[in-house]
Amino acid sequence: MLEVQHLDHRFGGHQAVRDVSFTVDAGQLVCIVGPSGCGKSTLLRCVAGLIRPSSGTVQLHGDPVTGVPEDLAVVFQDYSRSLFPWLSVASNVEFPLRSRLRRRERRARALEALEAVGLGDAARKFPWQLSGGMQQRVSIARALARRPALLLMDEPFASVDAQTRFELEDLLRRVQREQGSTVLLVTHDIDESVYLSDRVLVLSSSPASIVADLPVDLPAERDQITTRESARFVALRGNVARLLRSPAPEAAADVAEWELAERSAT
Ligand SMILES: Nc1ncnc2c1ncn2[C@@H]1O[C@H](COP(=O)(O)OP(=O)(O)OP(=O)(O)O)[C@@H](O)[C@H]1O
Repeated sequence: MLEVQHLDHRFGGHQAVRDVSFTVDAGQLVCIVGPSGCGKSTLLRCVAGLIRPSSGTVQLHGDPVTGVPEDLAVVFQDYSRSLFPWLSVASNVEFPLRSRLRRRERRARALEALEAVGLGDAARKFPWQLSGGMQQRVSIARALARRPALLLMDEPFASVDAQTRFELEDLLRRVQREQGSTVLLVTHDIDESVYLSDRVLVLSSSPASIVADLPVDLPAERDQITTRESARFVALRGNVARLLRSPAPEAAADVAEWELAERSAT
């Protein structure tokens, strides 16, 4: 569904992204994890068509991305600046659909998306009447209501407390599986990247380049306590942490060796 090839981005003389290539298949949830300031958001913005890469290509369904594609939605970290305070929750969710659907259909789509994120009762409220976690759920509902082919998320749970973060992670996994959505999510949280995803793309420090592309072979049914306690989760988390600490090209080879050693030990 998504193919990124040899993507480079420079801000003036500063190189933010260097020669990044990867693909995402339909129905996958892929996390991009990298050190603070390495260029994660820049990479995501290039994929979203929000900024034009200095070189390289981004293709969605085989078509080059040159502006924000119609069937792509983005959820940002800062929910407080993403929602219109003067519009009701339902109207916020409907807003991106206003040029595409009639009023009745828009409202039905918005209510369905709000139900999916557990906010069916909050449709008539205003964003400022909701908690931070609820506001971020509204942002997710707004993205889902568009039924995007690809959902991009930039640190979507970084501004909420730990308990709410766990709830939102489970909500995302449930909705993603129910709707068969394709998701590319940026995070700096190693545990979150492993817990959420089918694959983790590990980035180097600035300029961002791909250090490893790790499959996450955890069972599809995940639980915040038992999954995080499992030996496989702990091993995967350790591998990602090692890659982030020593982002030399040989680190990926090291991980292949660690994986082999772990498997032969079990
Ligand atoms: N519009 C811009 N103009 C100039 N430099 C920029 C711009 N946006 C980002 N940068 C620089 O590019 C580099 C990568 O920034 P980016 O925001 O992509 O990193 P990040 O990994 O998402 O950071 P964080 O983990 O802090 O969210 C940084 O050095 C940043 O200062």
